[in-house]
Amino acid sequence: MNISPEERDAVYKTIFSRRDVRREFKPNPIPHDVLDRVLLAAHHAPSVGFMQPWDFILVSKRESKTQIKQGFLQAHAEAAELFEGERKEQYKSFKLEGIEEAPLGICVTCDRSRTGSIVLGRTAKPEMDLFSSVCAVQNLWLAARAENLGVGWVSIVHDKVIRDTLNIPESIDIIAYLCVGYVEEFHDTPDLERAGWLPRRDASSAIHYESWPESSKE
Ligand SMILES: Cc1cc2c(cc1C)N(C[C@H](O)[C@H](O)[C@H](O)COP(=O)(O)O)c1[nH]c(=O)[nH]c(=O)c1N2
Repeated sequence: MNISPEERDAVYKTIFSRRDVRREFKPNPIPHDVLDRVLLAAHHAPSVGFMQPWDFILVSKRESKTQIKQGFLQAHAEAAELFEGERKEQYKSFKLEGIEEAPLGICVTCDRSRTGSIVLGRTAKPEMDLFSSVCAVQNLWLAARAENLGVGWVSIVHDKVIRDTLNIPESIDIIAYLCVGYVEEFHDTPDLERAGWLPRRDASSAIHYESWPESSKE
């Protein structure tokens, strides 16, 4: 099956216009068929040894969101102390989550023992299963964008808060907590870029030929 030029353009449009969304969530619920498509796309991510280690916990209860938001506030306050001076003030001014505003939270997990202890492709690099669940996150994020749904990844929460709130056993790794919903707008550039936190690197500075560049070895 070949991808037509129009289909190719739609994929690139989706990739380049995907954003991490923390504000401007609309309360409209996500229709079941839309959510099903997004989750099916996530489930079709690549995975080491085809182990498909992910699960998706859908969170719509207000009490759960409130608990996770409390966890964010605590971790956010701790994080602010790690920055200094102007950087600290800038960090504190950012909106870094939409936990309560987004109609849906999705917790993506990784069951590292899903298909037994020896997994094809994980033998030399044990973290490959975690990376597989991250591939599912990326599929979800892009499929959501194609459905005009915003997604915001919130990692400023200790695992224990999410584990306790969603009853996730210790044997399961927590990969991501995502805030999902329709949004007022998708900005052209990342929030952190617009705020002057960091610029986007030139793609050419990340691409090297044949070996690690001499100049940045240290
Ligand atoms: C693993 C991981 C974890 C987080 C993020 C991303 C990823 C990949 N990002 C979003 C991040 O800030 C954002 O992706 C970049 O700033 C680039 O912006 P766009 O995603 O292109 O809009 C993110 N954003 C935020 O507001 N709070 C958060 O806790 C996190 N955590």
